[in-house]
Amino acid sequence: MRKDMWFLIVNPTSGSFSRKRKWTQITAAFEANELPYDFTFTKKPHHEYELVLEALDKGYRKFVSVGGDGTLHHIVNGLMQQQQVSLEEIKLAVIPLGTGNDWVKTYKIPKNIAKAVQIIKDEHTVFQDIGKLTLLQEHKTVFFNNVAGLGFDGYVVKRNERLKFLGPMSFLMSTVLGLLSYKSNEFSIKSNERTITSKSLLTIVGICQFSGGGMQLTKEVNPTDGLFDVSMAKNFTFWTLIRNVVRLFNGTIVNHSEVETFKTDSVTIETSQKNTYIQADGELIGTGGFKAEILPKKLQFVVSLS
Ligand SMILES: Nc1ncnc2c1ncn2[C@@H]1O[C@H](COP(=O)(O)OP(=O)(O)OP(=O)(O)O)[C@@H](O)[C@H]1O
Repeated sequence: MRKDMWFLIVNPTSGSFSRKRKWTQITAAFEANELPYDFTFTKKPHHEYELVLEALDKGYRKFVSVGGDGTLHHIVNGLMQQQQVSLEEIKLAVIPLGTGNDWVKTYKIPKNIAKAVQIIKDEHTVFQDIGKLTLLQEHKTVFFNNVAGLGFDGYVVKRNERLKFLGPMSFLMSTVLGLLSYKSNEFSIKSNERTITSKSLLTIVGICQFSGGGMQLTKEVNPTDGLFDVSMAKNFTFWTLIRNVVRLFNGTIVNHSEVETFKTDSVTIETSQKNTYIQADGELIGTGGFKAEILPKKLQFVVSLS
């Protein structure tokens, strides 16, 4: 029965996928654990989305994202945009083979393939919140499962396209180098809890804890509390950032006097520059501003028990 089989959507271009060796390890781990599976390889960017729809149509309900945060993001979007199958019937697991692999860090899903497959076998799940972004300029809807942001955040994702060959450290390189050329602009942030108008470097809206290759830029994330953790960085200069690099990774940056944080279930963010980049889960999704709304406990992910 296809509904009991794991359907692997594999991105052979994601960061740490060296085709033959990793694929052999994955199939060996599924077979050793007697887990029934089927699979398909993506053939082009964003192909995950179509593959999800086809697989649902064929009767698959249990998915494994084999790749990085981008692969997972597009699978989530395929699942969220469709209406033919109730989300309660669907499970989504991850074997992290990307560059940053930020979403898995919140749930301590290891890069070790045998251990990641063991988590799939244990099949412990949580219904996690999902973010719904409505892009104000392009009038399109995009879902996200980790962190979305605009301003310098999106600019770093754009710059990082050329530096990904450096691996996880590429995000830090892109951040530091990007600050030399990036110009902050005026942001307007509106939610029930707060209205802020200020010159800002970036604003991020988080469901989970990590982004940018292990940075912790949100305050007290809880992926199932029905709330976003919003962080707005105001006037960060190149030298302030250099002095605070460690704090980006240990999470204490949110206590910096130039960072404002709050929780909300809905927020609209606009900027004075129409070409401000927007990123969701490390994927560039458009420019301008967005409205973000939380969809509480929407999608069932297979996660580690620890
Ligand atoms: N066959 C393919 N050829 C080219 N691009 C692909 C293919 N399959 C998927 N993609 C795209 O590759 C992009 C990057 O994938 P992914 O994010 O998984 O890897 P990564 O960037 O190395 O990892 P991370 O986001 O964790 O840093 C996604 O936008 C995805 O849609």
